[in-house]
Amino acid sequence: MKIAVGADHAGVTLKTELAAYLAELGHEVIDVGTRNTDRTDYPIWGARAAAEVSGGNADLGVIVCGSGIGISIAANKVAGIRCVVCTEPYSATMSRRHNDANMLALGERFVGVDMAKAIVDAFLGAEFEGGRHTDRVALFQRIEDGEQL
Ligand SMILES: O=C[C@H](O)[C@H](O)[C@H](O)COP(=O)(O)O
Repeated sequence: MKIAVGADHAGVTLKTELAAYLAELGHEVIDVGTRNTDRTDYPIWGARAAAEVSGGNADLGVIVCGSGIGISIAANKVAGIRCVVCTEPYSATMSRRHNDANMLALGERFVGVDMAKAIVDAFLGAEFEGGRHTDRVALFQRIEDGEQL
């Protein structure tokens, strides 16, 4: 798979670890930055990684900031993005199975490298179940299109 990764200064160390891990697993990694720990603004990197997914250059995205929260909010502002913050693997699994999440956000200040890898494994290893969940996920698009549900 092609996986976009991005992070701010507070997530760049974990992002670098995960980029290497994803490459080891055989994925093509599209790293949108940042590349150092100089203080920067997480919406930039969330939006850039999300654009790769939204535009079809990447299949999925993994983004990191201090908490995972801010960068996920930014990613979710981009059309077609369903980004989830996870601190343990089961949420990551369910976000794929029921919500067809296409981006995972992690907090470097919240999870260690081994837990982050386990969360990534769960995210990549699960598939959207479709069925009754399909119409619900379609409602996300209608909200994006401005419809009042
Ligand atoms: O949700 C926001 C992220 O956790 C940021 O990584 C965090 O706010 C950055 O904080 P600071 O500028 O204090 O390093």
